[in-house]
Amino acid sequence: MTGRSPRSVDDVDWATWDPNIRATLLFVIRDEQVLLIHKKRGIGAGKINGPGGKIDPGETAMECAVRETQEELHVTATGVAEAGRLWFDFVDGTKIHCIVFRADDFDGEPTETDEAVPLWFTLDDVPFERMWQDDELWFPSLLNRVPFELKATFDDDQLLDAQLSVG
Ligand SMILES: COc1nc(N)nc2c1ncn2[C@H]1C[C@H](O)[C@@H](COP(=O)(O)OP(=O)(O)OP(=O)(O)O)O1
Repeated sequence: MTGRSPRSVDDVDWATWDPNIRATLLFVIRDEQVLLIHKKRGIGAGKINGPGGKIDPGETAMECAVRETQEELHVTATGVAEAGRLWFDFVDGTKIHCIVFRADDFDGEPTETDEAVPLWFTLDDVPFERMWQDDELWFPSLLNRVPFELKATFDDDQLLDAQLSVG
């Protein structure tokens, strides 16, 4: 059938897939806890996620992740390293490529801003039921420092299908 919205990951032509949003996420993991945010606005408002956002022109993904964390929480992440990559294909045509970073520490005091409320969770109590549905699939790899790539299809905030590659 022509004109059908993609539903499964295999329905998407990833060879020609071109994201219209390039974004980042950053997770500070320290002392068996992870620093998350309650997102107040933008894509995923109302959910719990890591700080992050869209990459500005001329900016590297890591620079974006650090800047967004400064803007959203008023802290500067340190010991930052890439952890994985996410490809999100939405049925409405939104295509988000997201690079995920892990940080070992930060300078400053996590502070509520117009964009986010800082929240700490222990690693065995991450609130996946309040997060994007893909997160539970790749979070173990993030915690275990195993590189990961995930391709997923979404209808609005409903996960339709996902494929995870690790290692
Ligand atoms: C679809 O599944 C998603 N899962 C996860 N974990 N995170 C996602 C998903 N889709 C988007 N995101 C993240 C990636 C980015 O961190 C944000 C989107 O960026 P945002 O809209 O917050 O960008 P800003 O530059 O901060 O916003 P403005 O354009 O308002 O300045 O969501």
